[in-house]
Amino acid sequence: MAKVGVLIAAAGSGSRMGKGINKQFLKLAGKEILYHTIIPFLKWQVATEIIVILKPAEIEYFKKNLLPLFPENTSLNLVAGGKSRKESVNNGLNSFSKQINYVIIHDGARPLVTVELIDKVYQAVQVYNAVSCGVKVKDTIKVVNESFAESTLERSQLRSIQTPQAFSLELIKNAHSRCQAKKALDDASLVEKCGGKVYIVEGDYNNFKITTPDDLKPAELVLKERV
Ligand SMILES: Nc1ccn([C@@H]2O[C@H](COP(=O)(O)OP(=O)(O)OP(=O)(O)O)[C@@H](O)[C@H]2O)c(=O)n1
Ligand SMILES: C[C@](O)(CO)[C@H](O)COP(=O)(O)O
Repeated sequence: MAKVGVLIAAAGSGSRMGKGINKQFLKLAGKEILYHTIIPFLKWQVATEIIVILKPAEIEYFKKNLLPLFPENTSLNLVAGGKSRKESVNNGLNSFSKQINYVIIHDGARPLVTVELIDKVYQAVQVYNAVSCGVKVKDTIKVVNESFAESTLERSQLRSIQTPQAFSLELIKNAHSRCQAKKALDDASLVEKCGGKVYIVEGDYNNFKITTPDDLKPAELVLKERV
């Protein structure tokens, strides 16, 4: 039976949120964003290791304020992140035990992920080895240059990419070590750069990333609807 690990990247700084603290420690419906993000992975009950990547200075804060909120038998491995998302994820990948076959990587800033979406990505990775979820783009997307439209992209080919993304652990570790691009936005793009194929499953429009203050109210609404 395959063994799966979960890696939650939460060592960012939330500069676009502009609240002066790591956005994942802001509260939604009374609890920290990062708490909401972790809960569906615990409910899923398939992962044998869960790693949470944190800024070194926030590990104590997490232990004191978030850890007590989880069920008593919860086991989370807290690992220090790096300057970029890629560095943070790489630190986590190197912390899994040798038994892990597949890893699911998720942004700490996407608290609206569901058990169903996690499982969909996991089922697909066992077939395709590299999987991302993404949603169809609803707007018309143009390339703009100095405020003038340059071209219009073919919408049917576009997907707005989300996490969770899932990979065979060996494949993603290899992609991380071969591809040194510091600006890699997601892990799937590292696999693409190495010539690998990433299968895209249908994501969930509600699984948006908390990035700017505008995202807080809609996220709270979704959470409250789910209770
Ligand atoms: N050095 C970093 C940078 C980002 N992340 C994580 O990667 C996810 C996606 O990144 P993003 O939304 O860009 O988060 P921030 O980097 O925190 O935001 P910003 O770019 O606005 O500063 C977040 O969950 C963030 O915590 C991380 O673990 N380590
Ligand atoms: C990985 C990601 O969530 C895919 O949408 C995203 O690329 C990471 O965040 P950023 O806002 O692009 O830095």
